[in-house]
Amino acid sequence: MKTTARERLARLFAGAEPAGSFSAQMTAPAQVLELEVSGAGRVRLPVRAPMAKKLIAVARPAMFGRGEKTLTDTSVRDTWELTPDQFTLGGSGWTALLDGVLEHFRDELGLPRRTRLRAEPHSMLVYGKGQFFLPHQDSEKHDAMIATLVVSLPSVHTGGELVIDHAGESRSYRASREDLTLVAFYSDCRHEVTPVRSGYRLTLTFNLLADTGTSAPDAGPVTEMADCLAEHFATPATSRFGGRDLDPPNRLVFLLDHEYTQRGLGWRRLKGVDADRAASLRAAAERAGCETVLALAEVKETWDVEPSGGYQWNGYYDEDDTDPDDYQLTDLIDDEITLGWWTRPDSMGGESISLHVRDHEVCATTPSKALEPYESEYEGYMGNYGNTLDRWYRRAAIVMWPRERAFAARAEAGSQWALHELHDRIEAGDWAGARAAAELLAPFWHRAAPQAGLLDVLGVAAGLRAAGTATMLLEPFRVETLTQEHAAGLAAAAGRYGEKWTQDVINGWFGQRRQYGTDRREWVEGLPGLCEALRVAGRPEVARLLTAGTWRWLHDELRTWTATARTDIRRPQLEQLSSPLVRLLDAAGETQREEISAALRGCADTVVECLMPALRSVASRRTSGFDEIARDCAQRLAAILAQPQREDDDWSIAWTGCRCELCDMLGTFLGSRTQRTFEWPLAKDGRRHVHTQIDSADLTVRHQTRRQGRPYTLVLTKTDELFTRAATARRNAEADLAWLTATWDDVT
Ligand SMILES: O=C(O)CCC(=O)C(=O)O
Ligand SMILES: [Fe+2]
Repeated sequence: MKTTARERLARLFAGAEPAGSFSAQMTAPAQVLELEVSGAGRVRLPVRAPMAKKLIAVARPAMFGRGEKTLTDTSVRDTWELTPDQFTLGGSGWTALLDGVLEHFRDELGLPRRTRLRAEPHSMLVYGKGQFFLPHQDSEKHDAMIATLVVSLPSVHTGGELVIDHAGESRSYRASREDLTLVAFYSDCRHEVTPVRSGYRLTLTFNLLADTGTSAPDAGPVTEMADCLAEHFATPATSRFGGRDLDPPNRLVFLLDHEYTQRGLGWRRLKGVDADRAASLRAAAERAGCETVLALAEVKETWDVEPSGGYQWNGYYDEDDTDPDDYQLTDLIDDEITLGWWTRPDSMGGESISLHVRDHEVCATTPSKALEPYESEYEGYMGNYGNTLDRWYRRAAIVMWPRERAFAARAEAGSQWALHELHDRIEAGDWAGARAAAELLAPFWHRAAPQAGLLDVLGVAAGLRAAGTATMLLEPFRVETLTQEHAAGLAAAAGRYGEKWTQDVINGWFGQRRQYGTDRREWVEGLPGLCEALRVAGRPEVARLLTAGTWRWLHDELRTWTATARTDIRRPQLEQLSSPLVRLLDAAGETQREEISAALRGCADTVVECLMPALRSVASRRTSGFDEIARDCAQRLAAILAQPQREDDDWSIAWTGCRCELCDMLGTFLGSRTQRTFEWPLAKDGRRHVHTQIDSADLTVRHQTRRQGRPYTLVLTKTDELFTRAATARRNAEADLAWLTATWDDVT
């Protein structure tokens, strides 16, 4: 197979550059440092035990950050800490030494020569016997922070090694007894301090900040890279599994080697090899007419694996025993790359996006498998594949696209920026241009839109003056996204395109339903505010469309749940619909309220289980729209209570099933006033049907199978619950009616 342009591009970097290191060490004579600690005085080097104890006396237990929080937890970090305000670093030699040290580390870490490093004191640490710091990554406390510098003071101790990991490589540093030992490492490296076994270990830690300055790449390879880019964007892609050619790719995603936080991702803060590669790629992109941004990617790889010791087939693998490290990766089965964030083209900050990147758009000099995954999961035997291992990585990337395809490339990721561009064109009166650009979104908009946010989309849709394109832009949303802040935009769009258009869009939004109703119920809570805002914006008809759509949904729900026989399922569902009903009536206009009341009168009696909680919640404010509902409830309850009470010897249960022979038989038994048990020899299928019927109707009948003879016998027994249920229902109805009569005037 011919090597693709992106493969050639990735190889151009391999081995071609001065490989910077992720950590580096140097020593310096101790005399240059004059260290003064308030409360402990001048610290003489090497540090001896009495001084270490004095320092501990003025220190506090060290904290460590986890996410947003700062915690003390001696199971993670056990050391004494002094803050920078407690010590001063001086001496004529120190400043000069530090300058040299920083240049040395800049070169060793492979940063461009133009970068200027600065060291900001972070803390002084004292580790006594048994103290340590578990593996962790330093948080980048400062926007320009790129690395950490640890200066170990000379002292006699054993243990307390500084161990630094990066991309599967681990380095261990020990402090000298006489000299200062300086170690610098990139912020994305995990590192730890192993427990001190004897003596004291003392360090000064510094944040290393990179001051700006861009590096100029060598001219040579840039031309070649630019050629690769031009070819990549002009050549139809082929998918990994062969098959027909696809369109030329819309982007190229070049994966970087170091890790970056969202805050730390910037052209001027790239680390080691990344900095050089980025400089070259940007120059090449410029030449090839491409735009470049930095992005954060989530990579998931699925590998076919073999146990490290070769196969020892014992019929199965015990999954609990498997350690992902005990496997050798053989074949890459699948990889998925998703971009979640990227910088803006003007480098002013960035934005959240969501973009699935296809494999023919990805290029990397260092494959992910050479890096440390942040999570691994052994999947065990997977059908066609052998045993598989999933691995997840977080990587940064440079993303490039031809300048003329920038709009679509950004919009596909759900970029706000793309919408702003449309917005700007509309503002400038370039409707034709805006429309043509918006049409480019059609193929992927249903995927990208939710990321873009309804607010901006509404603005653009209203401004386009093209009803069809506006519909396409708004279609992917769901009504649950709509809040009061959208009222003005929606009103504007409705004003521009008319009621029929608005009705189609809104009905579409109601149709886009999730499986469960919870988010719609929550959404209805905000409906009165939204409708009010629409009326204020001069669009009462849009408010009406929303309340009408809500009622269609609610009425459907009521029909479903009121017809559910099982009380334990029906009652909570109907109760949960009471609040949406109240809010809907609050939001609706007079006529609509009357229509809703009328429709409620047509619901089955169980609707009372929704209406009563609704009435209770509005009792204190006595909203006029509810009188009619209160009257209806009172009538239903009175009718229920007017029915004669079940007599003590009346065991009849009114029921009709599916009208099959078995159901008829069951119905006859149930309907009998006197017959309490029924022994029914019945084969398996028949028994199952009867079990199901009894359970789904929640009948007060015990049903057991006596496993004797052929066929077995189904034993049905009516239970006392028949009477307790009737009594409870009556008591509830009485209580509800009493409350209604006391609270609402003229309900009866
Ligand atoms: O004491 C050291 O060597 C390192 C301390 C450290 O990792 C930290 O403070 O984050
Ligand atoms: Fe650290």
